[in-house]
Amino acid sequence: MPTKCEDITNLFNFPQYAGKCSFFEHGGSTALPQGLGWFILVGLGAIFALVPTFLIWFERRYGNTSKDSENFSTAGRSIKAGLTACDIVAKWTWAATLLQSSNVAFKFGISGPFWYAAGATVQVLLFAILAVEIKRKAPTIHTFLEIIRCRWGTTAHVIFTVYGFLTNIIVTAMLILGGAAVMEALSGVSVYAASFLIPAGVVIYTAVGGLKGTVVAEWLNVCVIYIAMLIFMFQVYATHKDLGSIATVYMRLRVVEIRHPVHNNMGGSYVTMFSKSGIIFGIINIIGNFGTVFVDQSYWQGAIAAKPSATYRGYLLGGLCWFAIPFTFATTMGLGARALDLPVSDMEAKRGLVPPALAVHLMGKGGAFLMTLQLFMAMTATACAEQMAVATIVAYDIYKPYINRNADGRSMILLQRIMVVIYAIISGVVSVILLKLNVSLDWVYLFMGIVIGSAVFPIAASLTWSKCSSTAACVSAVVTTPLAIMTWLITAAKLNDGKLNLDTTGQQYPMLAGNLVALFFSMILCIILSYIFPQEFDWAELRNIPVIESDPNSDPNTFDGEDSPEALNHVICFTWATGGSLTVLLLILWPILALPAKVFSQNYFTQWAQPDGLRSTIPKRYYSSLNQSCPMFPVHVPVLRCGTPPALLSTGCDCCTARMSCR
Ligand SMILES: NC(N)=O
Repeated sequence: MPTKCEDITNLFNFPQYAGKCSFFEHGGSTALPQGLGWFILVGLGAIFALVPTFLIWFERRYGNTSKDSENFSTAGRSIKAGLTACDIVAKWTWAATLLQSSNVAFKFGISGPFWYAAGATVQVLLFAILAVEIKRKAPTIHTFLEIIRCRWGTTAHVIFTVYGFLTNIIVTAMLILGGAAVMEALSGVSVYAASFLIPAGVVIYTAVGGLKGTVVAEWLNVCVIYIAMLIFMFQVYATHKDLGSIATVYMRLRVVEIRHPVHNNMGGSYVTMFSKSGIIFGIINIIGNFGTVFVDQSYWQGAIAAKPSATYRGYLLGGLCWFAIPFTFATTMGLGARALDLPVSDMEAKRGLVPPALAVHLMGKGGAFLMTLQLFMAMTATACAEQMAVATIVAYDIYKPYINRNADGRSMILLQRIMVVIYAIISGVVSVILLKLNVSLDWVYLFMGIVIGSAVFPIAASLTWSKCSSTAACVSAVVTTPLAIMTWLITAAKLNDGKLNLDTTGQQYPMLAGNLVALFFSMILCIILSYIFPQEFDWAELRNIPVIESDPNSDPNTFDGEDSPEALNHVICFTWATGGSLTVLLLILWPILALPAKVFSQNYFTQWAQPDGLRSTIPKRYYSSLNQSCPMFPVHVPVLRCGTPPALLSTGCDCCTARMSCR
């Protein structure tokens, strides 16, 4: 194993990577000219801001849309299922969805994308239950905190408002941390400038259009995200000369595992679900994402904006559509980068630079541009939803109840617009602070559940469990957060001889311990305290939460037909059953059924990595040329004869295909 950078060679003899310890060398030339980086941030930001702004203007001018404050904060509670699903996909696709998922694929192999995708899909599927409950029990709300205030009073309201803001700031900071790092690596644009320009791009249409503005913009963002993902996927698995087929990716991964085995994976392999680190990441991921869905106003806002009958359809469909993004993208970019033995350093991977590295290798400047554009779309879609969420909380949970009880619709809209701008600035400042502290995307992603995980159960119970009391909700959240932080720090100190820094606190075991305590201790405490200090809440009280302006076209109390309360009473059982079954399928059945495959054969890997679209598109001749068997690899492995790993030579495979030439 080489110890000095100069001694490093690329396993597949790509000369450009000889002697390199990192892909994006500091001070080296960037894939894109800096001017293009600025154009993406400012120019594209402006173009993508103008399109939704125009559409909103058009709808107001020629449609029959009300301009009142209810419409601004709730999009008239009239969004249909397709757009609701699109809204979910857009705001749940963070920079981390592309970058962190690829990081765990690069580190842990195929289990990384699976645990990332499954571990962050189930929350959306289960949130469908709360989405229906909102319409059944509290159809007039604007924020989830209004339910808390109505049920549990001011103290609880203040406590959970703090958790709400913490969630918004953590999610926004992660967006900007990942996005700014990629912008800098690919174009040389300053991370600090990017930190302010990324949230600035969406301020215009969020402030002009309110919630409807964000929803209109999101379909555009989602289109670009999927198209870019498909282009990368076809490059890696179908067309590129260095990879270009599932079999080649598989073979190369099997070769790479000899030089870079995955610690704690079966056989050190990248193609197995027997991955201890993968499962630990999965548990942390599940807990953290319960926090960022259930405690984030923007997901409640999506449900509030939906027509009653669109809630469960939109969330179930949105969750399933979203699953495809991290699963496919990371299985493509993370494994692709590994399969080429790209010299991405550990720190670069933690900052989210695995996909940009592969994009540059595959398509040069074009790949860098496509990656930047895709990421920009992911960031802006979530940034506008977070800005709107914060603005709505400030207006409906601080200004109206505590500062001006008689606030009218005009002043509420004005305040929300001002808050959109202020929050864009605050999020830039927070990101700059985190960048100065050298905090990586990976660290924040694993850490998020420790801070907000304790609020998940009480918030979910606020709409599903009538006996959960204010004392239980407040005490369980407030006691558990410091306990989770202590557990995390003590575990890090114990495992590292008392040394506490970003490296030691970012390790898996301390993060796992803190996350587990945050979610489960708070849940157990909340249940016990609710039996000791019970409350019997009458759900009918939630129907008294007032609207500010009453619009006869979208009065939340007068929905009928499939949107009526009676129809929703039937739907709730279906939603529990579907959300629950899909959760069991994704988190238990699927991974268990993959275990007998141990280290995947090439055929198994092909089924795993190969969506139907790709299967039908890859020319048959690739299969026929690659599916001849060989003792260890059921395909021809040119690198065995011409290349390096001596261990593989003993397998007796000495065949070269024309597709993989020795350099
Ligand atoms: N939205 C997530 N967790 O990527």
